[in-house]
Amino acid sequence: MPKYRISVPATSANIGPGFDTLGIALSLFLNLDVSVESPDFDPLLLPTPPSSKNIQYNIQLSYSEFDSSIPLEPDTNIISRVALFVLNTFGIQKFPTFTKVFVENNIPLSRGLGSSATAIVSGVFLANVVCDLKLTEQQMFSFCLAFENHPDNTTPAIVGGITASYVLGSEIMSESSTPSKAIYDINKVFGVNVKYNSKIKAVVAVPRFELPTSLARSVLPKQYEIKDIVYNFQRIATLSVALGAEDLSPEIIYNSMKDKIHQPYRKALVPGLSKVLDEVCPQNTPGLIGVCLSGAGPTTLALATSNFEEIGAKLKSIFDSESKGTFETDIFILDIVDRGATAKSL
Ligand SMILES: Nc1ncnc2c1ncn2[C@@H]1O[C@H](COP(=O)(O)OP(=O)(O)O)[C@@H](O)[C@H]1O
Ligand SMILES: N[C@@H](CCOP(=O)(O)O)C(=O)O
Repeated sequence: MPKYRISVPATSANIGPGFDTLGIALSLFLNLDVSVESPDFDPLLLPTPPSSKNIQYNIQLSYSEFDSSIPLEPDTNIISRVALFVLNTFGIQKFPTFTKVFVENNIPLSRGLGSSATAIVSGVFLANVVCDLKLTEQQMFSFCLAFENHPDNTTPAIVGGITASYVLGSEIMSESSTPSKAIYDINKVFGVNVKYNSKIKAVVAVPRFELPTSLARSVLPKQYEIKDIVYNFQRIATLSVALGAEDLSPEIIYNSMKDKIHQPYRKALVPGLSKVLDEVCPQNTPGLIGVCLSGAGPTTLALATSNFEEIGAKLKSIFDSESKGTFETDIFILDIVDRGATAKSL
């Protein structure tokens, strides 16, 4: 019976100014254990009785931790929906008989660590391995875009490291676009790795409340003043080079992780974020090189080269006092992983 393990890293998108553009792969993983039974396998023998949809699509999903918000039916669960979409574009209507997927998710949902992107990427990898589609990296990027219309999480989740990506054909995309072969055919994503100094680690402060990305995008303006756009252009370009310097400049990185496109509008959604962005800097926090909102939040990302525990404690104490007891905050010290998603035969 063929068996595979698919592993996809969490990601932190934007890195401050690079809204919908820059992202980092981090050492927290979504894992899928996949097995494909022989064609004469009888799904009715499974310990959990399969639903009619399981039988229709030849797949059954289960999760290590029960999260009632995650649907398990193949046509609603994001992992299997993405995989079926990929298979359909190759004229394949269902999984090989009989596909079982066990999901172990270590990435907190709706916190700005790209959980939805990892789920989407894992779905693309699932289709690729079970039907041996031999997808190129570029096809994978673009399949993901049909489900999440910004590539800054999905590109680093696929290739690892720090990435910059752009979309060709984005003019037809909208927040409400439903995945379709037309969108996949027209929109293409291109991504490249940004060089980074291997001393850099991520200290993330993850508040224990969910902030759906759709909500955090809905508070953004439709139009911006040119001075704010130029402010971000200057920083994206500088940051993309500064992160790769052998001799890192905390001053340049800290200043080039500032942003005027999304963070100012999202501060109201994350108690404590304003104080962290205004007050935590390399001058008063040794080892820190920059700080920003992670993705759409509510997680905060600090980049640092030393004193990781101390930086985490400082972020936690600010969130603990600013939350006024309404939420706790967990600290994770994570590596930047230079390998993206993998699918291994077991
Ligand atoms: N492993 C998973 N399996 C199924 N669905 C998932 C998984 N991870 C995330 N999701 C879906 O993505 C949603 C979170 O997406 P989103 O609001 O964009 O937050 P995030 O910043 O974590 O990507 C979850 O509520 C869930 O519906
Ligand atoms: N560029 C997006 C990134 C969203 O990332 P997520 O991890 O919060 O889903 C945005 O800022 O909206």
